[in-house]
Amino acid sequence: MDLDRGVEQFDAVIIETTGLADPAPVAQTFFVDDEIQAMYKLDGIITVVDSKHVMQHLDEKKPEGVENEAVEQLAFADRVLLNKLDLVPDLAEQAKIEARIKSINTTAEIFRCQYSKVDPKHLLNLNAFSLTRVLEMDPEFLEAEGADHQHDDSVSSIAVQFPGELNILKLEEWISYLIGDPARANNLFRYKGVLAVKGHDRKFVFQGVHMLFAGSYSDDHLWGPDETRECRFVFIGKNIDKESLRAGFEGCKQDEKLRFAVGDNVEVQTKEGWKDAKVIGLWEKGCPYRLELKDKVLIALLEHLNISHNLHCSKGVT
Ligand SMILES: Nc1nc2c(ncn2[C@@H]2O[C@H](COP(=O)(O)OP(=O)(O)OP(=O)(O)O)[C@@H](O)[C@H]2O)c(=O)[nH]1
Repeated sequence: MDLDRGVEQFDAVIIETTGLADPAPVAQTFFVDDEIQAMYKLDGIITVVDSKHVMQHLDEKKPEGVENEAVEQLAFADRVLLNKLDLVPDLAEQAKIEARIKSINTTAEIFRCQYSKVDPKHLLNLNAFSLTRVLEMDPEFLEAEGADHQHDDSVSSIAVQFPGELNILKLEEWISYLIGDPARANNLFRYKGVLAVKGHDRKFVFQGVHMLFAGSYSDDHLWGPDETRECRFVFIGKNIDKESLRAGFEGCKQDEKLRFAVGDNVEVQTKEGWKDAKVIGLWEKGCPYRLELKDKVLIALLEHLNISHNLHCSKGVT
């Protein structure tokens, strides 16, 4: 893709896709194409809605295996321009359209307009794909859960929040399961989360498009001493099993006590087999145990250890 061909200086590139485009491959190009990544960052996806005809398009039944592109374009959006409102003067009808859009995508901000007249500051420099921006996820979208979700759209979103912390190892396992199967990942359009990780001061932020996932501890956002530690995520996708997503996310919570305490003697599975070790620290940098091997080699942090399978009680230790 040679977006800047023949142009010497520019601030940004705005790509207008055709009305029938699936936005996912366009967005994914910015994650996977090295050349594109070196020069560009994806700022945001804006979907312009023709208020007069949108309901009809959203209701269109497609043949088996064919996506409803109007639904997908809304599902991927960071901003929605609810345009041509002069053609839908009835306020109740406008509210119905807006509720329908929210039922597909709880996070995208909606701007009501005519002739797409919206202050460009709401459309540019969104940084919607930056992890820092994900951190600023508007808590209001969580309240949208109570909004009208009655319509039987196969594309919808779910936002979940719980107070407390999660175990990053459990989260990694769960996310790998979710995006590991291409068929399942294909139905996950976009997802974002901000998390309090047990044993870590920094906020953990993640986001993804289908199978492409990025997550890291924020360099400049720490949980404040008086801030309530909490975890939130939003998923937008097709035929998403909301209850299993909720249960999967909540299953990453870390509230139960660890099996072993500092000072306990344990056996740890290493490449060379089971070795005697001693627990010398708990919950450092998100990892449950710091162990000292009996031969004095320190296993720094058990980042990649499955704590339920790779750690045993030593003989004689309860
Ligand atoms: N009444 C009304 N007409 C509008 C509004 N916005 C755009 N239009 C008209 O709708 C028609 C299509 O507008 P475009 O902006 O070209 O829409 P588009 O979907 O990008 O069309 P393509 O050229 O196919 O890409 C034009 O005649 C516009 O003047 C609006 O808010 N109200």
